[in-house]
This record gives sequence, structure tokens and C-alpha cells, in this order.
Amino acid sequence: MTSTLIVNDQNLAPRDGELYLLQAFYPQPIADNYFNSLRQNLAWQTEQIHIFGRWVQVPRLMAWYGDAGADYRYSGIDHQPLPWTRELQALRTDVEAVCRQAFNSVLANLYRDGRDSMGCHADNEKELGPNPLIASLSFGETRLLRFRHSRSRTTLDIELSHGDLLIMAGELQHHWRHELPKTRLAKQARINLTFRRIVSTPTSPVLSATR
Ligand SMILES: O=C(O)CCC(=O)C(=O)O
Ligand SMILES: [Fe+2]
Repeated sequence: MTSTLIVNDQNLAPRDGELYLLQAFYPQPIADNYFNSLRQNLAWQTEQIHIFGRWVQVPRLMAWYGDAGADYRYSGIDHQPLPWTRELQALRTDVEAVCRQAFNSVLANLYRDGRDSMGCHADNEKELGPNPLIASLSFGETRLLRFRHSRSRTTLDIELSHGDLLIMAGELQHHWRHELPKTRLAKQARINLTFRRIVSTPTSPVLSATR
């Protein structure tokens, strides 16, 4: 294993990539504070995607923050990042210490309840580089993240709860896709932050329009 993480956790991916789950990375009172302030203070927006010739609203709210110049294209639209807030900076510092990697951007998603979701995709955009390390923080309602191996169709369900940190690394994005399915069980909101390192500027649409 060639991981550069300082976590000694077991790799949850049975093959073709690395997945580490640090449960309660933030203990509950701290996670509560982050959930409340992120929900209040981030510039949550609805996004439209162009799919089969029409514009459809994505079933969640989103916000994009990062260093100036770390432009990122998602939902078919080129997004200029908003400048880091103080709390996103603090979260970034904590996550960087564990991952031993610098992040220059974060994509925030707000799932208002179990009717909000994210479609199956891989975070394999070329501006993330060949084997991106992506750090994903969850706050609020527990939701299931489902991984699907592209060739074998094996699925792997990971429950993400309040304060958890999930790290995706190695070749994972080449071989596995992931989705956050809708569920009747989730009545409360969930916030997810994925810290990323943008290494090149895109010249063409790079995120699949099917999310
Ligand atoms: O909400 C999640 O846990 C998944 C988010 C995700 O896959 C993404 O932002 O690319
Ligand atoms: Fe993703």
C-alpha cells in the first residue's frame, strides 16, 4: 500500500482504490456547530443541468469555494470559486493535516432531506489529476453513499454520519462510481464538503451531465 495518509485505518475498498472512513472525526458538539454555521453561512444555490435537450434542476443545493483561479466545471457550467470563509479554512486545515495534502477548493452540497440526492458518477475530471485524493466531510443526517465497481458491478455501501471524514484515494475514481441515493428514511438535512485539489484548468465540459 502506497498511501501517504497518516491514518492507519483499514482500506474499505476491496480492490482498485483506497477508501478510509474516520468516524466522528469531529465529535458531536463541534460537528453541531459546523452544521449550523455552514447551513447558515454558505452561499447555497440551486443548479441546473442540461440533459436530453432540457434544463433540469439538480436535487440538492450547492456552493463552490476555493483559491482564486481554481476554476471548476460542474453541471456543465464553469464555476468561479467563492473566497474561503473562516470556517471552511479551519476545516481545510484539519483535513489537510490528516491527508498530508493541500486542497485548493471545496464543493459543498446540501441535501435538504431524503428526496435530495446525487446521481452515480466518478470524480475523474481531468483537472483533478490522475489519482485524486478527495476528502469528504459529512454533517447532519446520516446518508448512505453507494459505490459501484465498473466491471464487476460489486456494490459497497458506506454510511456517512455527522462528523465523519471519508477519504477517497488511489485508483478509486478509475474503477468505482458513487452515488447518494434518495431515501425515505432521511427527514433531516445533510451537508457534505468534498475538498479537492485542482491541478489544471479545463478547456471542455468535464462533469457528466447525468448527476
Ligand atoms: O454527498 C456525498 O457524500 C457525495 C458527494 C460527492 O460525491 C461529490 O461531491 O462528488
Ligand atoms: Fe463524488
